[in-house]
Amino acid sequence: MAEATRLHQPLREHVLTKNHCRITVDSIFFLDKHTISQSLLELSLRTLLQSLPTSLSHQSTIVMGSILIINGPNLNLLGTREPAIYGSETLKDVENNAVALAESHGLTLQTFQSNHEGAIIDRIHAAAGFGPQGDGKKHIDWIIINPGALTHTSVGLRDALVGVSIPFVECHISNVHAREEFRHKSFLSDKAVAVIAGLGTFGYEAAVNFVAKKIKAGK
Ligand SMILES: O=C1C[C@@](O)(C(=O)O)C[C@@H](O)[C@@H]1O
Repeated sequence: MAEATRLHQPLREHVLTKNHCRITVDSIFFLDKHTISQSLLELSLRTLLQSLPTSLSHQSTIVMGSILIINGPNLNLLGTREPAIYGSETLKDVENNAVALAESHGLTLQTFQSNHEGAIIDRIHAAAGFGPQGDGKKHIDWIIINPGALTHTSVGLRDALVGVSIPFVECHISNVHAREEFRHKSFLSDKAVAVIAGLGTFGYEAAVNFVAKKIKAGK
């Protein structure tokens, strides 16, 4: 007699990266009494889902979108740079958390950090398919950007973001408004969909959740 077993955690929003579909599984049927552990079972099921053929994609919820997180100058030093202001998490920690969070929403997330204004502008162009690294196709639906010091200086960065018409969230770890006056001015904020400041590195998570909500709402 078949027996349904509930999984510890539903395999919600499982992403099949090849065909961008999602599958929800919260129980499974056994023909015999099972001896396999729940965690092994879940692992096997996830592996199986990953190998499903593209032809199954239409049976699942179609998604989704891709996010690019850009970090500007000196943010590669996170973890060691002024920890009283920026905390102890490294950029890798922040990026890994963001990737995992995005995946849990069924989204893909790429990361980019550079200390060079031009490289950041090139990356923004490439996200929309333009420029030397571009292939004419838009790859990114939303950008989350912590421009670091370029926030307060860069017309070029502003023009790039406006130029590609990719909606973006401006994200600062520190509360720039409670710091030196020159940090109060941003060349990006009036063009951003949202601005986050002072939440620490949690700000990146908040931004990913916000963007996920927007993408799911089709905005
Ligand atoms: O590099 C940075 C980091 C920052 O963007 C932040 O995340 O709080 C704030 C900027 O003023 C500063 O130049």
